[in-house]
Amino acid sequence: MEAGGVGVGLALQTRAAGFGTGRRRGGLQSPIGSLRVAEPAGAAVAVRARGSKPVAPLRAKKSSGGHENLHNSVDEALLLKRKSEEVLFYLNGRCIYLVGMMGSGKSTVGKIMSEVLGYSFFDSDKLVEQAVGMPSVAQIFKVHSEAFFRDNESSVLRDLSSMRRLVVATGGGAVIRPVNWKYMKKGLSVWLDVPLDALARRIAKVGTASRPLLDQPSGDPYTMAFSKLSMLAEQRGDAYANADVRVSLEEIASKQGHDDVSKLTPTDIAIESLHKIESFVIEHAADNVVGDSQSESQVRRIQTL
Ligand SMILES: Nc1ncnc2c1ncn2[C@@H]1O[C@H](COP(=O)(O)OP(=O)(O)O)[C@@H](O)[C@H]1O
Ligand SMILES: O=C(O)C1=C[C@@H](OP(=O)(O)O)[C@@H](O)[C@H](O)C1
Ligand SMILES: [Mg+2]
Repeated sequence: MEAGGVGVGLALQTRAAGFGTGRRRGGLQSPIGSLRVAEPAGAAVAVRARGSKPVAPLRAKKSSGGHENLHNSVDEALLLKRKSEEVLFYLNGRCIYLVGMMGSGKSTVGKIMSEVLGYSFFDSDKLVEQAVGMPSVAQIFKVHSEAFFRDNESSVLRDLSSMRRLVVATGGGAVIRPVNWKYMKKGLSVWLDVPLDALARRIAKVGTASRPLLDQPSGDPYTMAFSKLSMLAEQRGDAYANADVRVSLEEIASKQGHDDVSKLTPTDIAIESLHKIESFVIEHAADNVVGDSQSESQVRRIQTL
């Protein structure tokens, strides 16, 4: 347990239960209480677990007509599927951790990646809520404190770090504790790097009620979100850059000829993430042989930053 943590108590029956290795219909039963995890979709991107929320729909790049949109969506789905098959080979069961600022799309993109890879999906915020027995992160901050939330977040990440074949959407602040990197370095970490103005637009659209660090009683939602996010980004400095892979939405947009990252779909971002993961794993293939000692040396490097 982390110092001051309450002990999340995720039952680590993973290996004994064969968790994360089988493909049962109707979704895998998580070892964590009654949490249902997304069913691996295998061939179809649009397929989703029973009872789960749909992932963001596949949208066409440049909408010009019904048939073209459909073709673009199919192309995107096929590209995503093909890329995921290639990446699976190299991943060899390693987990993927998505990091990034609030609103960067970790939960949205993470679900798509997990479905197409046939991995299970976990959102660390949801696991903390479940462990603490409260319905929202906002309430945990209010009734307890941010420190209490952070202790539980670390406990959740520690427990997940012994599992395989997971995509984990972390909370935006998980990167600030070096110990969390020790856990995340057991798998591959992906930083979704999204410009602050795009983050603020997304947050202003959905509201700040679920994100206590951005919640403001008054003021223009976009301006307030932008100013808070800028402050947090400054405080967090280079913490996100510890990730193995950086997925820059500005770079994807520029490659696709868009002048604005808001044109990028979650699927575009999932495809680019898989592409970057593949390049990283191929480039570090020799390191993987050393496995844990490699992770430890990376963590030591982070701790000395
Ligand atoms: N590529 C995207 N384009 C537009 N909106 C997006 C995109 N990705 C995510 N969103 C929206 O932004 C909001 C934040 O996304 P979410 O996945 O919850 O981010 P995070 O988990 O990083 O905080 C959600 O309302 C989501 O629907
Ligand atoms: O950046 C942060 O410190 C936080 C991000 C949130 O998760 P998302 O990044 O999924 O919004 C959640 O963990 C909490 O509100 C704190
Ligand atoms: Mg999230």
